[in-house]
Amino acid sequence: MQALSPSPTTTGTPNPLRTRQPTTTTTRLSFHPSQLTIRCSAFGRNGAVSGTRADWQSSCAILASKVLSSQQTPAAGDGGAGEKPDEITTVNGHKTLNLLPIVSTAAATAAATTTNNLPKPLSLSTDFSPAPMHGSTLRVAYQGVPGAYSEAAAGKAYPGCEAIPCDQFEVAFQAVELWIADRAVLPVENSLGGSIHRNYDLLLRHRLHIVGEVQLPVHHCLLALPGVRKEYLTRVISHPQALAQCEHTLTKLGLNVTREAVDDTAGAAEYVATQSLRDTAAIASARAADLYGLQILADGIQDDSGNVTRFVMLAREPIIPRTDRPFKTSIVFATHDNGEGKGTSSLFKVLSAFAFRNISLTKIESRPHRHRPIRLVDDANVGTAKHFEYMFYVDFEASMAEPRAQNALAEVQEFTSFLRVLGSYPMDMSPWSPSRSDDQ
Ligand SMILES: O=C(O)C(=O)C[C@]1(C(=O)O)C=C[C@@H](O)C=C1
Repeated sequence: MQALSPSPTTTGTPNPLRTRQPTTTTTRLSFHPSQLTIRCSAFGRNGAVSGTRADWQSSCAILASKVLSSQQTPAAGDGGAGEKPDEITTVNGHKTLNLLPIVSTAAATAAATTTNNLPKPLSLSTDFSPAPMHGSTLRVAYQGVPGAYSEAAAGKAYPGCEAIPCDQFEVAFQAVELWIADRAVLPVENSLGGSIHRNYDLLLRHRLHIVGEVQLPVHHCLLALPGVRKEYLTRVISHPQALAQCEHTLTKLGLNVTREAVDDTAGAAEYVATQSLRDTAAIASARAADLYGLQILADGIQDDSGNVTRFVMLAREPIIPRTDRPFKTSIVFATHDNGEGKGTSSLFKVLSAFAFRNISLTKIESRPHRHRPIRLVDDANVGTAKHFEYMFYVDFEASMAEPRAQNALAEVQEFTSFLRVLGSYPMDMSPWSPSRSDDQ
């Protein structure tokens, strides 16, 4: 599978959106319970843990007292005591995208006009110069262009928000860090395609907090220019996840096509429309068909009707964890590489800390340890073992306001050289509905 060059998402109309930097900033809640980064070396020599359980428990005690005393108002969609949208004092000054259904354009010729009116994605080269004050609408960064599933996820997480397209995941992180956006909504896993590894790596590299999750049924369509028939097609382009989610159905449709990966699904649709490609179809949402003037050649082409993508909502500040509704907590850690608790036995011990307290794990993911991907162990008799080193990401079903979660993490800390709480946030408990085309 080859990436298109130049990237279709950069071939739209010129004059990219210029965003501006904040003139002032608002002081936020200064307590950061969900960004507790613990390095054992901070507590003792050579990384040895000294009194770490006590230190952790006192941190947890502070956390618990903050939970009790907090009177914060939840921000829309965070379900917790987050910041209020109207406290934000920066703006990017571009047109509001209100996520209401868009009137269908009939022909591909209309696509260019339609495309011109849509917000352009932020990019790494965007000019982040100062911005004027904005109103109270929450600004939510997502990766892709209008019509992307991530845009729909932003609308589900924060109804009525201003969705801000970004051309890369990294830009969405930066948009929040630089106060251009108030939140980012990013995909982390799909029920068919698996994890979106890039975002796991970025979660570690950046200092944002997970403040919520949203699960979006993903209903894919095969889109082409009006008048194009399936037999004319020689290639199908889309986001790699979308291609993976439709792999078997594409084969079953009997299409003799190459598959090519692009940055996002709606960007693929936009590319087909703006380049007037009659031999290429895009896999994208029905909304993307409307936005870019394409026809739907096949509807619901995901390999499973229960195709769901899980997105996380990110903010500069954590929300205060609560116990009055189901919460999930996401952590990332590296296990000890020396001493007694090494390798798989230490991973087992970490996971046992949850099992003993009846805390369910909902997800575990491992990624290469960026700074130390390989550990060499020399044995004069048999040679050199080359162990891969990992960062483990775990989601568990408990709130950091619960003593059992605090105690579990106190124990986890004893078997880890690095531990960070990425966020403690309300679980998405919305009713289950398999993907339908009118969802997107
Ligand atoms: O390309 C899009 O429309 C996206 O929002 C990205 C993305 C992903 O990264 O997984 C999101 C949901 C779908 O699973 C397919 C693609």
